[in-house]
Amino acid sequence: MASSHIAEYYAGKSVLITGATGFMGKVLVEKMLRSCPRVSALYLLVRPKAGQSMQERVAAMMECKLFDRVREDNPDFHSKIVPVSSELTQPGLGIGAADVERLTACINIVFHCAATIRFDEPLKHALQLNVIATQQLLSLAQQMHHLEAFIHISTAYANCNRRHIDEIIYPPPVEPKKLIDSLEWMDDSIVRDITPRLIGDRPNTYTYTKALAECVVQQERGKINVAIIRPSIVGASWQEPFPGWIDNFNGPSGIFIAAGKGILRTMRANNDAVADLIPVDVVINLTLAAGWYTAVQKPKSALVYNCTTGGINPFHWGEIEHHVMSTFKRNPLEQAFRRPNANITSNYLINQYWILVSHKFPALLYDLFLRLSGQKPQMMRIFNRLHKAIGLLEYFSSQDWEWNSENLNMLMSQLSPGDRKTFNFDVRQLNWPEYIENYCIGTKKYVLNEDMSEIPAARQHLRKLRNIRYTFNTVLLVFIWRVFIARSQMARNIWYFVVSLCFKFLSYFRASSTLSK
Ligand SMILES: CCCCCCCCCCCCCCCCCCCC(=O)SCCNC(=O)CCNC(=O)[C@H](O)C(C)(C)COP(=O)(O)OP(=O)(O)OC[C@H]1O[C@@H](n2cnc3c(N)ncnc32)[C@H](O)[C@@H]1OP(=O)(O)O
Ligand SMILES: NC(=O)C1=CN([C@@H]2O[C@H](COP(=O)(O)OP(=O)(O)OC[C@H]3O[C@@H](n4cnc5c(N)ncnc54)[C@H](OP(=O)(O)O)[C@@H]3O)[C@@H](O)[C@H]2O)C=CC1
Repeated sequence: MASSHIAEYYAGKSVLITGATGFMGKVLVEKMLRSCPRVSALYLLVRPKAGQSMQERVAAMMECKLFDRVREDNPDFHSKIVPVSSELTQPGLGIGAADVERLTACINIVFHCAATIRFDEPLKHALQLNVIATQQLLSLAQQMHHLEAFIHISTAYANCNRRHIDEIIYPPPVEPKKLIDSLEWMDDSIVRDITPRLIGDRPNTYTYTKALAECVVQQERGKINVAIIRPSIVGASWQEPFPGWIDNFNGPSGIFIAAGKGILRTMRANNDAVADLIPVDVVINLTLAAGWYTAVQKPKSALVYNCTTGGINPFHWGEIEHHVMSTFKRNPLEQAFRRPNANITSNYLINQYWILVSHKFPALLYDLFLRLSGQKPQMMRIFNRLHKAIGLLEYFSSQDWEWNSENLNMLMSQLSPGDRKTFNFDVRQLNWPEYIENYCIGTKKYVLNEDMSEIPAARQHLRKLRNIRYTFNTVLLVFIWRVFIARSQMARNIWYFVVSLCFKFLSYFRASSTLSK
């Protein structure tokens, strides 16, 4: 491995990570273990969940394919991981006194990734996790004797009510402390009623509370060296630990899968708007580099890094649609509902028309078929959920934003040639068609756990669906002919007129092509 200032910096350090069981947290843990092998220990704040203890959860996480490369390099990598029981919504983050003592004595760097990223989260809960937990973590950080840097993961859409977003912390929509105090005594139904007024021109409680969290970081940092990372729409990995790693349905991934399965046929999005996807490994490389820079250079103010692609290497939703469809036609998903054929449109009425014709009508027919064959209808329910999800995402796929990336460029210029390779966050080199292809294949392999060797069978299934469609269209045509054409003289005349016109055109083209030979 080329010499790395970043890896050298992390050597012997104790690192605290929140949200380590999440999508980005896992990639952060993996990258630290692989590229900073001399790190002393990774303390992961984890809660028990779904009947699993925190130890079981961490053990299961490290079994995941994502860790294959680390496992190869160092089979004993588990020894660096220290799970710490924590429920971030509890007072004191639910960390026991002995653990608090241990953490305050040894932690050198904090990476705060945990958050609720749901767009429909009730405001009280989003505030509790995204804002109050951040406040409490900072207060814990204040007690750490050897803390060198605190890195907070925000989102590029925290200020999505603005068109142009600089790398600064904007004034909050409301003073966070005032909101926390007010919501404390309100019951849930009142909070639900006033939420739209509070979030104002932001689309959801997620972006609203992430904006407040940035402000809390600014207000409560005291003397801590702080940096804020603002990724845009985080997608599958580009290069590391291998291309296409993804493990969830969030953001575009669920949309790609629904389109690949032939369920999603239409969605409102602007073909020409920039699709600001950012690969997860890029975000993590930048995060680690920012941790190093913040600890070593100790910038006076909290530096914000917009981690986006649109201003550097733009790609558009229309292009994404094309490459997603092309990939899934060549590498079909198993048991597709219909052949993949999705289109995006910015026109509300056209979208509604296609929802009716291509979503609701086939769902009704299929549910009818399920009922008649004694099974439980399910397609309409799936479409209702899909419509809810795309309704929440459309805000982001229908507009453009412009992010400044001066701090990101500055940081890149500070890296040694070795670090620029090992912790690469230069998205100018990103080849979008190749990335989208790997992303789609990643959803197939790692989200849906489908085997690539089953692709011939999946293709065969698509051919079967095509034949069903041809048969269905033919039957429909004959039916229409029988019902309407055969019963009305005028319809028959129109029909014969159209057919004879077609014949005339055909004979004209045949004659002109014979003459030209
Ligand atoms: C036309 C084809 C070509 C495509 C081109 C155009 C594509 C346009 C895509 C536009 C995407 C824009 C994305 C913008 C996002 C930017 C926002 C800023 C980025 C961030 O900072 S945070 C990350 C973004 N956060 C999210 O994406 C979370 C959004 N999700 C939610 O809020 C909730 O999941 C949702 C959608 C309200 C659904 O809630 P609910 O009904 O309660 O379902 P669950 O979450 O409990 O999930 C149940 C079950 O379903 C799976 N699931 C979740 N989402 C989807 C989905 N979209 N499609 C399919 N399946 C989905 C989930 O994993 C659960 O499965 P289980 O097996 O665990 O039960
Ligand atoms: N994904 C994206 O597109 C983007 C994400 N971001 C930001 O990146 C960060 C990570 O996002 P991502 O990895 O995608 O999110 P995930 O939803 O995958 O992970 C969230 C993490 O937070 C943890 N967490 C949630 N609630 C609690 C709780 N009450 N107590 C303890 N831990 C909790 C989860 O733990 P558990 O496993 O126990 O639920 C999980 O580890 C977030 O701050 C998000 O705002 C920013 C831009 C885009």
